[in-house]
Amino acid sequence: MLTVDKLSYSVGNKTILADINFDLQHNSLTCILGPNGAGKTSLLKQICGLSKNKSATIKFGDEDLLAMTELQRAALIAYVPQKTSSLPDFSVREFIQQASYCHSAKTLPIDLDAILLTCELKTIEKQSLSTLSGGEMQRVLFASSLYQASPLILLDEVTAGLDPAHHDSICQLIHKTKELHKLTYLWVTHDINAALRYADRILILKNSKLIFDDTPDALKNGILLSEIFEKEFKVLSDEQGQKYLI
Ligand SMILES: Nc1ncnc2c1ncn2[C@@H]1O[C@H](COP(=O)(O)OP(=O)(O)OP(=O)(O)O)[C@@H](O)[C@H]1O
Repeated sequence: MLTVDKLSYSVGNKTILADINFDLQHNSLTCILGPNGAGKTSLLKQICGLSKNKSATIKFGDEDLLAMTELQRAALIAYVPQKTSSLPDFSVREFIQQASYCHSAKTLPIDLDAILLTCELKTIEKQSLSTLSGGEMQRVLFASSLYQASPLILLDEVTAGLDPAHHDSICQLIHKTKELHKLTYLWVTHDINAALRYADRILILKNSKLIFDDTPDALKNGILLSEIFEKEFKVLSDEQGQKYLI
């Protein structure tokens, strides 16, 4: 579905991404892990065209993503950023509603009330964005990405700062919506256990390079992760045999 070919990106003489190559299968959940400053956010921004790069080839199917207009790209890719700059002071409902701008009203496949309910935002739908807590804002941004109804969703640390219950509910929502709406997710996270549990595939960036591209199973003994993150991981199992790294 998405092909990233020979993607390199530098600012001045600083290399931020070096010769990145991978593709994403339709209806898959791929997590991107890696130390701080590895280039994860920069990679998502490159894919959704937020920072320009004439040398890379990024294709959606057979189409060149970087040659598309923003509106055309938005119909294909939704992006939930790690940081939001100041947003206009809409209510939660008004803000999410605007995510559908890239579709004509007739083709809108998802009901807004259903999304508000699923993302536990119904009770605060009239509240203005400026009054939301950090975790509520995260859920609003995630809900917007669902309402945008684009087949590929890029998530940048969408569960960071959520309490344990909302963290689990967003992880499960990602998993559930992937199945239900046949979505494809590319999810940058520092939550290694969520990646091991939910991802079909894991990419690891370190020092601007893609150094790992495989299934979560290859990481579950913690050995490779210990090397990559320069920290010792211990492996625990719960009663169902689900493995966790601490
Ligand atoms: N426009 C820019 N100018 C200069 N340096 C930049 C620019 N954009 C990103 N960088 C640098 O590129 C590196 C990668 O940044 P990026 O935000 O992609 O990292 P990351 O892997 O997402 O990190 P984190 O896990 O901390 O969020 C960092 O060292 C950052 O300072």
